[in-house]
Amino acid sequence: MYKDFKLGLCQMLVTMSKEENLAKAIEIVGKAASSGCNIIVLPECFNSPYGTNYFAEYAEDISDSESPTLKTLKSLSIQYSIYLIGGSIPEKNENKIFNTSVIFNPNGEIIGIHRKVHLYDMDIPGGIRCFESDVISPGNQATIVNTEYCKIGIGICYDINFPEYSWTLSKDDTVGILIFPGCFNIDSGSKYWELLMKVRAFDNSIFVAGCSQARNNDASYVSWGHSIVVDPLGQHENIDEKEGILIKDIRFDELVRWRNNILFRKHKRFDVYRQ
Ligand SMILES: NC(=O)CCC(=O)C(=O)O
Repeated sequence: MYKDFKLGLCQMLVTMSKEENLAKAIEIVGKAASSGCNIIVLPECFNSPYGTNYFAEYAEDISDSESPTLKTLKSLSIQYSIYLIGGSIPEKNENKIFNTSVIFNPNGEIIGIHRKVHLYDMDIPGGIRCFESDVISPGNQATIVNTEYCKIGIGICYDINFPEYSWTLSKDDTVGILIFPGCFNIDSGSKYWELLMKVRAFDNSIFVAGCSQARNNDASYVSWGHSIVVDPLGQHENIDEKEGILIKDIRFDELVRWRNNILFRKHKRFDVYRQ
């Protein structure tokens, strides 16, 4: 049901230049692949600065065979024979914009498209103010992709805040890991990025990975960084805020042992819980 693999989380620095961002993605994915990673992840909004005033300008139509970002992702997945979780990009679709992750298999075929379900609308006095829903439309589906290693549940950033979403992905026993391309800001990130990743892993007895943008202090929205992988027991490894790659061997024997002994998943009482 599961096959071990090497995961690479590419915490790349995103700038105002789409060309530079695509060149950086090529460089960093190449490095992760050279280190033997089988599944490689980019961060949320890896081709565009994160912010509602940028999404329309940087958006691409993912059904357009000339889309520069999709062409780049496709050729990387073929060149290195990897599964590539293409972070997310602003996606233009008719008159709407979505925050969308496109996932490729080693043959360069698209195996999943996830549109961020929960939009980040936040107004904290003296803190962050961001209303994704001013520009972005929400996706309406939980996304699971099939790989030769395991099934993977996909969410984008703020999707991690909702336990029901992670459970929806995890309740299929063949899903071995949840992967969240992200871009928490320094305020929310310092408070609960690690906590959310750990609790989702522990609650669902599953691996969880969060791949962040590197911190860019020149950006209007400053990313927390600290890309992270958590095992089903809640033990984690992460990197700091700078550009870099978190490489982690995902070994499923521990997940299987934990699920056989600790039966949270089987003890749920949906007859008691209320919607
Ligand atoms: N890009 C996002 O979805 C930000 C999520 C975030 O910072 C949070 O607090 O959640």
